[in-house]
Amino acid sequence: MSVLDGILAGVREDLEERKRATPLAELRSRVADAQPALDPLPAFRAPGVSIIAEVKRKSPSKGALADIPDPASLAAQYAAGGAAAISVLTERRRFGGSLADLDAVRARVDVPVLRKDFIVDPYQLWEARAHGADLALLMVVSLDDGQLADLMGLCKELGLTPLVEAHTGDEVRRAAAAGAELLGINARDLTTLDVDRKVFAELVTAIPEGTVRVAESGVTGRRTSRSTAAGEPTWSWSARHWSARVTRAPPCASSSRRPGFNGISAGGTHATAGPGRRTDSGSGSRSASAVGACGCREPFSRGEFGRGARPGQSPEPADGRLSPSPGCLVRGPVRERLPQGRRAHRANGKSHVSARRA
Ligand SMILES: O=C(O)c1ccccc1NCC(=O)[C@H](O)[C@H](O)COP(=O)(O)O
Repeated sequence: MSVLDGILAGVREDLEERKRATPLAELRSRVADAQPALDPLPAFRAPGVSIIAEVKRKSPSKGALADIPDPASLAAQYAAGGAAAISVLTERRRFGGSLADLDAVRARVDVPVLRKDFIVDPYQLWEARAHGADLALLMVVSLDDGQLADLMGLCKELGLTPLVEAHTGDEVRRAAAAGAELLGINARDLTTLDVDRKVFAELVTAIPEGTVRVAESGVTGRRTSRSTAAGEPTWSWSARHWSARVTRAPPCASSSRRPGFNGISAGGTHATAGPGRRTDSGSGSRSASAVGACGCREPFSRGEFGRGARPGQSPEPADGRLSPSPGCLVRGPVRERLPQGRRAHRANGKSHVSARRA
């Protein structure tokens, strides 16, 4: 039995239990009363790179990542840091997640929220919507074409945006044939858990024009985000859009396990849609002091870095002075550690670093 088979077996068992506890009719009535789902695509399609930041306690590949006693607060930090969407792992056995995490995050942030789980049954999409998700992950590897079409149809009916995940050329073709508008390439082989970041570069050209592309797994910060994107030979940043789901940050120097950034870097302007929901533009000029996503008590400025960064327009000087400090790599799509005496600011839509005024 592969790792994925094992995960799916547990997911199906848990699902049967939840179905017994909460009949579909109840979910349907909750969905009827729910706020309409947010559309994440406008923000993902904005120029530059967008970040999907992830709430993930543990994983089969890496074991324990972070306790995350307050997922809503972590999600709020991600959002303040410029994440275009928040991914919440809801799988219980291997990832330590729950629908309660989804509820908590939904209640706190106004950016779109992704239910990250192993979705094999329409019931899970009803659950996702009933608990406030705007997106749901559909993994091609665990669905046949009929199931994929049915689940995508239900997503449409519910207003959910499916993030359709592929790992091979054949899966990319199946995802595209199913009409995926948001297509993820997972660099992790789910049968072995090995991550090969070249997979994104190899497969991204098979994704049809106009599709929003998501690089998943093994993206640990701005540097890997850029190099992942740079591996794609025909990349056009102005016309195409890339998102990179990142996992946790490496442990911070001052602590062992920390919640990290699962990211996709932020494109210029964030726009969310939906009646009664806030539209958030995060101009980059507003500053918010907060605990970084890695848990370091380092203030960061909203959107100073990572927003609108694209090849050829990098806020990072060529000499790499802004490269993250080794022990504390990722603080979200936000300012990374600056050298002493330097400050970051934005002007004319670009990030700059200059000497700090005395
Ligand atoms: O993260 C895992 O170990 C994993 C194992 C089996 C199925 C899925 C898994 N991860 C979930 C994902 O969707 C991501 O790609 C992930 O959260 C990012 O992972 P990484 O950057 O490698 O930590």
